[in-house]
Amino acid sequence: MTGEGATVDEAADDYDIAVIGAGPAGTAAALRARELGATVVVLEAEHLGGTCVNSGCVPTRVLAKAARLIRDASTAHEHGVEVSGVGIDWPTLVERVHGRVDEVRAMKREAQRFADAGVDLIEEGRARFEDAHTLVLDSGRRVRAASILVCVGGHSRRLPIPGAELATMPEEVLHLAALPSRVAVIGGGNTGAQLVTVLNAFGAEVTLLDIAPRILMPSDAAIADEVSAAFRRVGVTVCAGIASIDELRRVDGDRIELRWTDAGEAQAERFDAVVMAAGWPADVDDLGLERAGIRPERSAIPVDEYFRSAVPHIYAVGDANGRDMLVQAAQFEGEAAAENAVVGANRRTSHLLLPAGGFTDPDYAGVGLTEEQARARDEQCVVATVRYDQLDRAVIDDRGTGFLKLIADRRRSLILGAHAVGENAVEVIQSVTTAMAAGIDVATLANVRFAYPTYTAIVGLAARAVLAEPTRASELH
Ligand SMILES: Cc1cc2nc3c(=O)[nH]c(=O)nc-3n(C[C@H](O)[C@H](O)[C@H](O)COP(=O)(O)OP(=O)(O)OC[C@H]3O[C@@H](n4cnc5c(N)ncnc54)[C@H](O)[C@@H]3O)c2cc1C
Ligand SMILES: NC(=O)c1ccc[n+]([C@@H]2O[C@H](COP(=O)([O-])OP(=O)(O)OC[C@H]3O[C@@H](n4cnc5c(N)ncnc54)[C@H](O)[C@@H]3O)[C@@H](O)[C@H]2O)c1
Repeated sequence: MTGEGATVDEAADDYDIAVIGAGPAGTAAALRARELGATVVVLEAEHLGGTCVNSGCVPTRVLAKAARLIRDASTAHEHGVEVSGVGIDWPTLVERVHGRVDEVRAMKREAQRFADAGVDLIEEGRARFEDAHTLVLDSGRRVRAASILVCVGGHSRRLPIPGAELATMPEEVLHLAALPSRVAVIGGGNTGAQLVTVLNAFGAEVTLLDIAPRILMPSDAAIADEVSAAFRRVGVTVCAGIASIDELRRVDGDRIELRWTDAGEAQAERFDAVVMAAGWPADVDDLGLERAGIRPERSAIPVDEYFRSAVPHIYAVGDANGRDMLVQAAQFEGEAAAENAVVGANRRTSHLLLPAGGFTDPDYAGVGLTEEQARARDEQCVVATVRYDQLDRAVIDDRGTGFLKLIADRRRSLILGAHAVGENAVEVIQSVTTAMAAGIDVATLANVRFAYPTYTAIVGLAARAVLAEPTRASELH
């Protein structure tokens, strides 16, 4: 089967490597494969740069910046700075988001980098498998390759419930004609949590609903607790552990009634908008995977540790394999899969050292094992937490909410994980990641000099706190 309206041409372009998708995964994979001497083609259906630049990280980060400006402008008088008329000019902000996206796209210059490297780029619609070595584009053009790297990313999930079409998907928030006064956000993952901060800062009354027992489930439990508490302090209603979202109905002309079940009780409330951030399945439904002999599982392509699918010359990288759906994972996986495909390497990537975080207020971030995971491996791992209100810089800036938790093995030789909530938490966690990557022990980290007064200095405080934890008898043997 080919795309709608396609005319099938039996001739095909032949390559060593075909990469489907030019997001972070596909771009990194294609450039690395070419660097290793392969002939490479990239097939992109929409925008170069993928989700991250066009509808994910970059637009979200612009909104997060505006949310911070609102917060800072609203509290400026506490610093003796007079600011009046603080508010959001929504059309101007939307225009700014598009402008920043364009700037980042122009800076990334994927098309030019592909051309300079000698990677062919074909933008003739979606690619679909015809067989395990052949792809057909919407245009009808065929591409054959010895190895195929599937880097198709994912899309936001519309829940299969009545009225779901009334929901605003995260990438559609920018299409709202005006900011909603009352909004429900379904899903407290990274996307939903960030949108809660943004919409709250922009003046909306926000209700956050999640079927998971807590928001930000993959993060350390302390992060979820701290961010939930921060949300509640600014008036957000946080309802985690609900039984189900049941229905959306149009009422009062342009409002939406959202129905859900919580603790056996039916609930219904009216909102101006309902944002659905309830998951991110890979874009695998329309790929013709069955013709290549691949069966998706849980809306993603299952792969082994070398990113090989069940068909060894077909790899799945980035959001397409449903593992760590982050830019920093996609890029490393792309490079590793390219090396494995081109030179038969057996490269893996360490997912333990994958820092990640979100731009809520306050920020949160983590790397490595959560406390729960570390304790499951060794109950006697050493855990210490330093609160932001013990950090000079945070007190100076009046940003005393939050903490850094450091987890080390029982001998304090290895840092197993770090988790933070607070101003600049993502950058703080990045410093710990560098230390973990260098394999330094806690005593060495405690001796690192941190510039004063910085947020990163909390890393030194936490390292010293880990060293100060009482030694258990079992550690002495
Ligand atoms: C709102 C939001 C905010 C985010 N913020 C962050 C963040 O701050 N930090 C972070 O690390 N991650 C963030 N992410 C996640 C990040 O965007 C993804 O993990 C990353 O983009 C995955 O890269 P990828 O290359 O696998 O897929 P994508 O970036 O989705 O790229 C896939 C590409 O494949 C193309 N494609 C799909 N199907 C076909 C086909 N059949 N034929 C041809 N082309 C096709 C698509 O058009 C797309 O260009 C965010 C995600 C969202 C939704
Ligand atoms: N800052 C970042 O790094 C960043 C930002 C956004 C997204 N991302 C990545 O993109 C991917 C997608 O993130 P996401 O937040 O869109 O999806 P997600 O799958 O991570 O989170 C979805 C949330 O929706 C909840 N949910 C699912 N079904 C529900 C239902 N029926 N009713 C109520 N709640 C329901 C889940 O429990 C979960 O908390 C993730 O891997 C994420 O890490 C990263």
